Amino acid sequence: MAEEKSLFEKELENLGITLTERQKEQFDRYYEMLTEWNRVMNLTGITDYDEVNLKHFTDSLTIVRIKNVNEISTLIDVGTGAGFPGIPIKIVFPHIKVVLLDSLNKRIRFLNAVAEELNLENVETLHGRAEDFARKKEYRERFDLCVSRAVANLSTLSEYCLPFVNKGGSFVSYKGSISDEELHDSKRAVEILGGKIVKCDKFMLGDTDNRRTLLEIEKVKNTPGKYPRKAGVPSKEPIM
Ligand SMILES: C[S@@+](CC[C@H](N)C(=O)[O-])C[C@H]1O[C@@H](n2cnc3c(N)ncnc32)[C@H](O)[C@@H]1O
Repeated sequence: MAEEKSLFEKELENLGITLTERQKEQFDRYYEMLTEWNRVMNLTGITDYDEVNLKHFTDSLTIVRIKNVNEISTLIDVGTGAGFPGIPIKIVFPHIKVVLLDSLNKRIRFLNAVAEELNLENVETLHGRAEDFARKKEYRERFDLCVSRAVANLSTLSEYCLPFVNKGGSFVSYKGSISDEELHDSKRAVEILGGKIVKCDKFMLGDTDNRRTLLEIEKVKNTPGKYPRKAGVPSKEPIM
């Protein structure tokens, strides 16, 4: 008799994703490691199994609603924390070369352990600030896709993220709800940095009243060399 599908598998099915046995094991092991490491460092406030599956794993994968991820070769996750959304995307789309960037070294140590334990190949972790890495030749305008969840307001985030993206690529910001004011305040920054807002997908996650928004900004021009400004400036003085 066929085994009954878990809640997680059903949610992913709604996104058109069917997990292999190996991927199911990888997600379960990732959950266990989050639980173990969370006892000694602050990785996530969400700890319940079904909640992690929905609010971290499924949420990370909602990008398939707006992007054909099969066409992506290189991805950077800016302010990845415990690996969201970068690691779930890597598990389901192993062909992508994924760079995980965070300014907190203990989170980078956790991510290195996860990549090793889950046998994830072509994962690079970077410890430091987006403003510094985006100025380095080997990372600047080198990615098909930049993703970021819960890191900063859209103006600041655009300055962190757009410099990493190839012309023709995209930056996707994962948010709860986004106010008209935040959208309005980011317009000038997005344009100056070479971007254009092309999609704003608002939806509810699962059967909850958990409002989510995916905002896609396409890179239509190269980012001027003076951006990003020095570390700390984009958050203190966002481009308005
Ligand atoms: C609220 S957490 C979100 C983590 C993860 N993206 C998630 O959704 O669970 C924000 C993360 O962004 C990192 N961060 C904030 N500013 C950054 C910057 N300028 N460069 C790199 N990482 C940054 C923090 O260290 C933190 O881990």
